[in-house]
Amino acid sequence: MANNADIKFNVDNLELFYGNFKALKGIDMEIKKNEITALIGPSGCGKSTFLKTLNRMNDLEDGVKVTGRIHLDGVDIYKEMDSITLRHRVGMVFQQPNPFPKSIYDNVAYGPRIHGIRKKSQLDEIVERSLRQAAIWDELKDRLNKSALGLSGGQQQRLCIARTLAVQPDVILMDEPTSALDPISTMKIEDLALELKKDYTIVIVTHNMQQASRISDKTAFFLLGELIEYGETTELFANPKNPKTEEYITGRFG
Ligand SMILES: Nc1ncnc2c1ncn2[C@@H]1O[C@H](COP(=O)(O)OP(=O)(O)OP(=O)(O)O)[C@@H](O)[C@H]1O
Repeated sequence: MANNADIKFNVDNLELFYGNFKALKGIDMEIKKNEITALIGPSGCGKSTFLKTLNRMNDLEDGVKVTGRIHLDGVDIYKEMDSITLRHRVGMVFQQPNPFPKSIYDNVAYGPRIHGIRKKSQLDEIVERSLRQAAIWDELKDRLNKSALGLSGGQQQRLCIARTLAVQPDVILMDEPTSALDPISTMKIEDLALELKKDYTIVIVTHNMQQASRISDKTAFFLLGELIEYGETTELFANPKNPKTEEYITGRFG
């Protein structure tokens, strides 16, 4: 089942507990390669919790228990893969851009250096490639040694995407990556996501339903820890099968 070549993640009866509280309930989901999958739903329904299970970020929290299975390219990420390998393959971009208080260059070179790359020419190449892929090379190429903290919020977010790309992951998880950004920066990140899906698999949490319909191939609607509906984005927005999905996407709650 989990070995289908088009499937990146196969999620099978996933449940997550924070102490006694069950935040995810029996989630089954296949996430396809080279697609953008959007996770939508009202505040507190478990979108971020689900996203974080895909690279085991929740493992870092006390009192978290996960049951069920998640396969990445057919390998069980909770049983058969160490978390360092997993997080190398599954990168994450957060809601608030979080560059390190270092130079632009050192932000992008950070991951590769941790993975043992020391040669200046090789690091230069990675920094340029990653910034180009994040569509920010032209803006930043003349100030690589300046602090990343001097960039605008939108530039910082694209820098954080470049930092994620520098270690050549397969998957990029994005947790509301544009909610702190202005409309123009938001559009740049959306265009970038559409470009990146040619080479990567993207899973994005968004509160913005226009954003989900503009960029995603598939949409998953969560409510109170359950996956209520999951399918082609165009279909889910045009013909929601579950009345709760319809209520949510037409703005009647959430
Ligand atoms: N570390 C934690 N400890 C205990 N409960 C938590 C923790 N993190 C999240 N929760 C709870 O789990 C549920 C799901 O939270 P989660 O952040 O995944 O929702 P969300 O859909 O991403 O919300 P939002 O859209 O507001 O970010 C909520 O009830 C939340 O209060």
